Amino acid sequence: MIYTVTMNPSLDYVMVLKEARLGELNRSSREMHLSGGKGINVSIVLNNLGIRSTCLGFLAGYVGREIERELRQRGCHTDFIELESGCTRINVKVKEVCGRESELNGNGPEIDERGLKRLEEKVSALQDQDTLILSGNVPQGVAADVYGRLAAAAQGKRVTLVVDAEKSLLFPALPYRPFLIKPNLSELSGMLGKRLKTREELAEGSRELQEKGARNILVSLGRDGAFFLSENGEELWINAPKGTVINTVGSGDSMVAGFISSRECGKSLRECACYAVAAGSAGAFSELLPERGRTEQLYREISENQLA
Ligand SMILES: Nc1ncnc2c1ncn2[C@@H]1O[C@H](COP(=O)(O)OP(=O)(O)OP(=O)(O)O)[C@@H](O)[C@H]1O
Ligand SMILES: O=P(O)(O)OC[C@@]1(O)O[C@H](CO)[C@@H](O)[C@@H]1O
Repeated sequence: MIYTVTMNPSLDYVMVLKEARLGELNRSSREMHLSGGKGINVSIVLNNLGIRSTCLGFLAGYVGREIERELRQRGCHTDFIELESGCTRINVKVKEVCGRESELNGNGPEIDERGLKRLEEKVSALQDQDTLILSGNVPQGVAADVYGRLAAAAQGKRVTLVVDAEKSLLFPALPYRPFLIKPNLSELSGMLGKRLKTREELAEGSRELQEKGARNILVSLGRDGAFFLSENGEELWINAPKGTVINTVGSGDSMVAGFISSRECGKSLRECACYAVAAGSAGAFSELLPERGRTEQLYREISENQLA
């Protein structure tokens, strides 16, 4: 089974505006409520791609209940821990007609040590061949070594570990040799403490992260696609397909889901990386998270160029 962990889920409130102006009354022309948070997005996309997973993490209050209801309605399996106080955050995503996207992400409810222990127990119960995906931010007050703790809880079994998080959360998990990490360019630069300007610098930076413990590294590059460095030392630059961009929120999560779904189907690392880019772009080209049909279509396009 694949388990996604979302420490800090969110209800994404998407507001479509002609133009957003700070300090003024802004009225939207359309709104959407979507269950979100990075791990949850990964589970939703896996579900869209026909792969089962279980959502772990924390939910609280009426927002938490709505997220759980919506996920179950979609057919996603959930095993969240319900917090006794506080409320799961509502993240506001503002989309303007010019294509600019702005995000206002909340801090989220407090998680106490008892809650963290309960999550550790769930992770300790994972079995050989399971996959554990740790994605996204944590609320303030949760120590940055939390992903290290969860990775440690899964140790001793043959669990495939995936971490998609910024430096302070990722680094404590690196000694547990994650199978896959997926930084974007700015996260990768932050991890290495330097700006990466050329392709060679980016590849060199990825190799540095491999020395620190990451096995496979997929660096997402937005409209420029991705760079993939495999555990066998293979390097691959994958161009993103061309298309009309509608919504890039969650495209990084779609990549993680694409990679892992392809691996579940027994594909090579190279094919997984290309499928990841296809899922990321399929997400960017649609209003909602990507569906299987569009992902497969873009994968055929990408693989004609990359895997010939
Ligand atoms: N303009 C675009 N055109 C085509 N594909 C895109 C575009 N923007 C994003 N993508 C696809 O989505 C993938 C992930 O994008 P990006 O690098 O922005 O991830 P991210 O920063 O982790 O995203 P997020 O945090 O919003 O989930 C890219 O590798 C690419 O496949
Ligand atoms: O605050 P975090 O955890 O870094 O990011 C949360 C978030 O922006 O990430 C997802 C898109 O990747 C959204 O569904 C959600 O609102």
